Amino acid sequence: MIRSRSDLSHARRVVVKIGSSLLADVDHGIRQDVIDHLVDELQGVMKAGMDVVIVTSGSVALGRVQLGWLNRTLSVHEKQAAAAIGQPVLMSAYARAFARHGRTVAQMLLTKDDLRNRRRYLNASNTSETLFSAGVVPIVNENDTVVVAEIKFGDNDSLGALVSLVVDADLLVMLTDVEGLYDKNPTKHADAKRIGVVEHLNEEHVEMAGDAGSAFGTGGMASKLSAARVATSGGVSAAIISGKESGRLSRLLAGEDEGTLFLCGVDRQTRRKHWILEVLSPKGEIHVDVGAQRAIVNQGSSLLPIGVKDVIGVFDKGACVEIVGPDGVIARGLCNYTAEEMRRIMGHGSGDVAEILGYLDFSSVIHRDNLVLCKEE
Ligand SMILES: Nc1ncnc2c1ncn2[C@@H]1O[C@H](COP(=O)(O)OP(=O)(O)O)[C@@H](O)[C@H]1O
Ligand SMILES: N[C@@H](CCC(=O)OP(=O)(O)O)C(=O)O
Repeated sequence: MIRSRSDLSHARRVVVKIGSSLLADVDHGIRQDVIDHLVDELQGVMKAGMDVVIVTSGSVALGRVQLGWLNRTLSVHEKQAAAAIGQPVLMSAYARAFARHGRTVAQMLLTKDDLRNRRRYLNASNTSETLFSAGVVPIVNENDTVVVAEIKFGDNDSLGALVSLVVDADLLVMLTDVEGLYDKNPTKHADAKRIGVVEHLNEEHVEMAGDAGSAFGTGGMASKLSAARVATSGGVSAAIISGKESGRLSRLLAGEDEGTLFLCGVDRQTRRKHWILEVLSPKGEIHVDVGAQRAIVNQGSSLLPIGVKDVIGVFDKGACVEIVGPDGVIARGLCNYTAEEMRRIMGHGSGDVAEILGYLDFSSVIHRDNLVLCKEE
């Protein structure tokens, strides 16, 4: 958990959100130079062992430049059309930049609705894990052609915050055209002062934040603060730094006084366990044998299908269930399979699951990170 700037060097997974104001130029469109420099820096970060996800804006801005739709307000459908035109331009710029380092990129277009749906959330999470293991960089943007509100309000900051929870990141970094949060809008007030570290994000900070100051920015500082709130309350620290010059991300990750860092009060695991135990209501029961009970209670293991004896109730993938051992309820957890799938795979070895179901989503039934012992807290 990140408690101060010096902890940033221990981050193992970081989501980097890049705003339109950095990526698009009214005269020339995509700023390949900016992307190249950023990618060079990210390559160094990945070489040091960190996983990186990019959340990129810019599709609408690039589409506007391409079509010459610059000096007028666009309708929502025109923005969606612009996004459809700009998105492949963005992706090819990232692909080109990473190819110089021999790295492959992957496009993930998401909507916030996708991430509110537990099954889709898990799918997005598994896809990104698979990409990390293959050394590929996931590049996320909002699926603008199917959403309305987000494209209107320019909400990739909050998409970045949700993505940081989906991929279980330690840190969300929002790169923009200012050096962090200032006590007032720095593009309008020359005497504005940067805030270095925010321990508790509160109304006072929100009052400091104004609108976007650039031609292409949409959310302004206010949307970054609300994203920082989502991330930090989910156990992920957040930072706002300038993406105008390269080297700043590396400085931030080295613990130097760069941008604004928002600390989170509690680590993700504790928050998650509290949520599973106290907030979710169980939708069913999974009865396990004595060996599975011992593995879960004494050895800190995940629950595997081989130890499951019975399944009670009807529940969907990702539902909260009670784990019942020979002596009664021992734990709660989020089940990776539906009740119906569970009945088919219970008692079988993990190696048989793919053959029984025709696919293998997870080798465990409940992963240890999603499992809380009833007497743990
Ligand atoms: N208190 C503040 N501190 C820093 N920037 C602020 C503040 N209030 C408003 N802003 C404006 O927010 C802008 C960044 O938001 P935005 O243009 O939407 O960026 P992006 O495209 O990177 O998401 C800055 O350029 C600045 O004009
Ligand atoms: N999905 C939109 C994001 C718009 C947006 O949030 O912009 P920004 O305020 O620059 O991060 C796009 O790619 O244009």
